[in-house]
Amino acid sequence: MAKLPLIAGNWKMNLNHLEAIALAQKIAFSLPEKYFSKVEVAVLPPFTDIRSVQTLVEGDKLLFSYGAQDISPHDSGAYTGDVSGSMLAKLGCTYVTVGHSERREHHGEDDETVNRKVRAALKHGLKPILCVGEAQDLREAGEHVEHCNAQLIAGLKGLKTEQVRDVVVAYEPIWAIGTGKVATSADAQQVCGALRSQLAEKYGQEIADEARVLYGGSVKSANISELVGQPDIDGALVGGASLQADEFTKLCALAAGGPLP
Ligand SMILES: O=C(CO)COP(=O)(O)O
Repeated sequence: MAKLPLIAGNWKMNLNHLEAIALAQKIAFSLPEKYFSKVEVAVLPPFTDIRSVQTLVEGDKLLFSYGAQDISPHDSGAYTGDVSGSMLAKLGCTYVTVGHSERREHHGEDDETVNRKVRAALKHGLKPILCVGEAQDLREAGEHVEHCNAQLIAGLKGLKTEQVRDVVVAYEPIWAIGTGKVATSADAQQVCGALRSQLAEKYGQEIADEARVLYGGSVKSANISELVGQPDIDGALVGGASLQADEFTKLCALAAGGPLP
């Protein structure tokens, strides 16, 4: 497929703004410009770091993009602790993760909330990275594909076909997140392929072909090549490995088809 793979580093709740600047600088220093014609790289720092990353990226004309890890479903007002889509857009964010399993689990986000956040992102010109994924018991019961498809459809509910173009889908099996237990490339391909078919069924083949479907869960430089070699895996959402500059740049270079920097 002609579209560029996307490697997005989800920093989760790690790094203060000074550490964020240091990591972003290291990534920029280690990954020469030539790679950016073959891979899109994004970092997703905590809210408190975004302004610092923006200053660095804009000031030094760095070629990676950045975004946030969450967004309020509301536009403005009395929602203590929330951060709105317009605030993120003003900071130059391109992406925002929505429906990550850690938010579903620790903050009780259900499919309806996730859908409202997807819509809030699109309304403000941000590209939502809509995360879906099953827990171990659902996989063992053989219900993983059905579960992920249902989360996808619920997350996209009410969107116009044109809006779906700006959505990135990320398959993140919960049992593979932070566990070192990566899905086999065949397992990841099975679900990513099913998600793409679901998009084709609902929104048409063109949208489905254009959409980026990522895999996330214990992605490292050792497994990225095989994962992005699958027909329906267009990149990765990377947690732990995105916090180590050397490992992350190696991973990005491999997703670009090499050579290593
Ligand atoms: O949750 C993830 C990315 O959003 C995956 O995390 P790990 O890469 O640490 O398993």
